[in-house]
Amino acid sequence: MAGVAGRLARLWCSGALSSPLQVTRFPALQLHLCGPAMRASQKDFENALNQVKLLKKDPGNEVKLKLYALYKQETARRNYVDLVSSLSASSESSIQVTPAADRKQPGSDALVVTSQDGITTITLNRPDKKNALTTQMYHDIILALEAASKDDSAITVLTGNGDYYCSGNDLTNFTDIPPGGVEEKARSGAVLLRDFVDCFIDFPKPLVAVVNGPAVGISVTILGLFDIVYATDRATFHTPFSHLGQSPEGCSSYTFPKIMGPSKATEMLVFGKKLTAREACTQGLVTEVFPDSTFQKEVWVRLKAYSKLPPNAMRISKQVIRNTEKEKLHAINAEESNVLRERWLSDECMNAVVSFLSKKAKL
Ligand SMILES: CCCCC/C=C/CC(=O)SCCNC(=O)CCNC(=O)[C@H](O)C(C)(C)COP(=O)(O)OP(=O)(O)OC[C@H]1O[C@@H](n2cnc3c(N)ncnc32)[C@H](O)[C@@H]1OP(=O)(O)O
Repeated sequence: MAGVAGRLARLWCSGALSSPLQVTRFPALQLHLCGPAMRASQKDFENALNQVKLLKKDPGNEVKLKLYALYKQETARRNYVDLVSSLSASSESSIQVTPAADRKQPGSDALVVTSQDGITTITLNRPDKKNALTTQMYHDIILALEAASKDDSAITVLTGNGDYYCSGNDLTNFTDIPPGGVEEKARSGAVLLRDFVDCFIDFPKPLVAVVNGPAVGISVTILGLFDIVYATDRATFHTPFSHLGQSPEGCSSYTFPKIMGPSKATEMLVFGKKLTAREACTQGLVTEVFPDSTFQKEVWVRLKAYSKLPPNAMRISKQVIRNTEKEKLHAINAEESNVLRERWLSDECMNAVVSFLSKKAKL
């Protein structure tokens, strides 16, 4: 048996995975085991491992995504147990370990919103994951933009913490498959994508991207909906949609050809050409590029000066510039989201995601 399932099987045999599994639509692995009382014995588990090794038929991408999700859960559980063990070892320790169930939902620290000097700043804060966007983060960004549209600030900024601006959609989002299966996952993903992009289309105040490092995927495409894009000279702009079996979103199918011409837009959106910050500036996607050594200082001095301008005048001027396109942008967003929903169900996309995840898990 080849592929991810085979590599998982080898991993189980090596003892790196030791959890009972609940794998639906994979009859050879049907161990319905939810709580400790229902856990499979070690023997049952070893039998399942042997069955996996004997499978001749590839279980398919949906099952592989589930296997990856279970593998991640198990890894997280093991890390938790290891951490608790190391804490228990030093019984003098004053560290309090909060049970996982009582902690904030994952993703809640992944977005930091601050307001100062007339500027509301929304910072993507998952530097160890290159600020990849989790499902929770899409929801949180929508809420943050709604709040920023009504607060006292004159300008709103989106930026990233760490060496990356954002690595786009978190590809592990694909492993969180609801009971309705991958079709339901694709449907709800398309609704969330549409809502997310709509917020950028409708945002009423000057919206500035402070691109502190490389940008990938959706974090690049929505730049066409920002009013200003400042970038460090270390930034790159990459939309590898074809490589991922996906298609453009964030209204980029319309804004990119408009900004840079259809041929340059095709190089980026169809062939996945990665642009340097200077190239992106020449093509009109980026407003201005700054040396990395002075990027933060120069940009924030500039933005603080702009934020002192009369806020109502800025808001109204933005609306005059942008409002004529709004209806069109909403229609384009709806269409792109529908097309992407279909793409997410394609073998091309599933294979690309499974390939990324198996490399990541070193399977
Ligand atoms: C509501 C749904 C809307 C969906 C909208 C659709 C959007 C489409 C897109 O956004 S497509 C773009 C998707 N993104 C990518 O394909 C990027 C994938 N990541 C990479 O290629 C690389 O990680 C990198 C080039 C961004 C950085 O490479 P580098 O070698 O410098 O660093 P690592 O690979 O070691 O990354 C560090 C850890 O971060 C994890 N990670 C990075 N990006 C993502 C991501 N997009 N999804 C999931 N995880 C990501 C990476 O796996 C490392 O994790 P680890 O430490 O646990 O191994």
